[in-house]
Amino acid sequence: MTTNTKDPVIRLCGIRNQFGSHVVHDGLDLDVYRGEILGVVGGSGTGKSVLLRSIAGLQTPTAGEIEVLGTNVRTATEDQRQALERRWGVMFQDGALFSSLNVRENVEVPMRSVPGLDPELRRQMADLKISLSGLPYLAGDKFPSELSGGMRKRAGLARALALDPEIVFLDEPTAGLDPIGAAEFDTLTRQLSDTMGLTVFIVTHDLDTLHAICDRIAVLAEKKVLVTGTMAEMMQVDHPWVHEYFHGPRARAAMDAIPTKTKTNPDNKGD
Ligand SMILES: Nc1ncnc2c1ncn2[C@@H]1O[C@H](COP(=O)(O)OP(=O)(O)OP(=O)(O)O)[C@@H](O)[C@H]1O
Repeated sequence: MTTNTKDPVIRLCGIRNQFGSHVVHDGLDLDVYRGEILGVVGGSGTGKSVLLRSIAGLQTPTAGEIEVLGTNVRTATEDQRQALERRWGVMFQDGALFSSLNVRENVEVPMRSVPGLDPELRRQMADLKISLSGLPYLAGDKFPSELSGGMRKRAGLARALALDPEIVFLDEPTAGLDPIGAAEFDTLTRQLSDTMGLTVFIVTHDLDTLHAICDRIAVLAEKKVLVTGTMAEMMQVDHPWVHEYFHGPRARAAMDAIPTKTKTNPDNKGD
């Protein structure tokens, strides 16, 4: 691994997450590098969402250190945390939009934390993010209940991009989408990463997404990140769950459908 050429934007060290007597993570370590798309996979209940929530500051681990963009999340002051939170965006599975606000107003919500931002400029910036996310211009006036599931996800993405983040967290972005919609969302994610230099942390079960756009994959098992690497490296891992996941019938179908990643710059990526 050529660590000297990589810039870790997220560093997890010795993370423990525990609910009552239920230990979800224990001694979990992971680095995420600037500009990469990292796919996080693991069996149901292995703590993928808990991990995402821990990094994004939505829950506090029982133990361990989390450093994001050079700031230790545990020891950061409130001001430092707020500044940090403006540098990442989160897209939840169902978009997690406010139902009483239209799409544009939803996208404007994170922008309201920026002091002195002119309301007209805020509106224009929201429209730009809506368009970047592949929604038609008029979608800004629609309410979440008027949108399809795929459009809600794009609206959630637009909101995650509201503050021009350096990192976006996507929780199951293609779940519930038809195969064409899922492939379109994958392509959009890749394009955003390539053009904006975004680091993307994706929790997913979608093998097509892993094949199509992920530079690296992290497998959660046995309460930690069991292994990280490229798809090619995953194929070589000798662990029962990992082998079954990457060699099972669904994996073979995904491999046949998408022989190569749709990325534009394969240099300096992967372990
Ligand atoms: N707030 C909470 N209180 C108690 N237990 C929790 C809480 N949040 C998560 N858990 C438990 O932590 C474990 C991991 O949950 P998590 O949602 O992260 O799994 P996951 O890997 O994302 O699963 P899936 O693939 O099914 O979405 C589960 O057993 C869950 O019940």
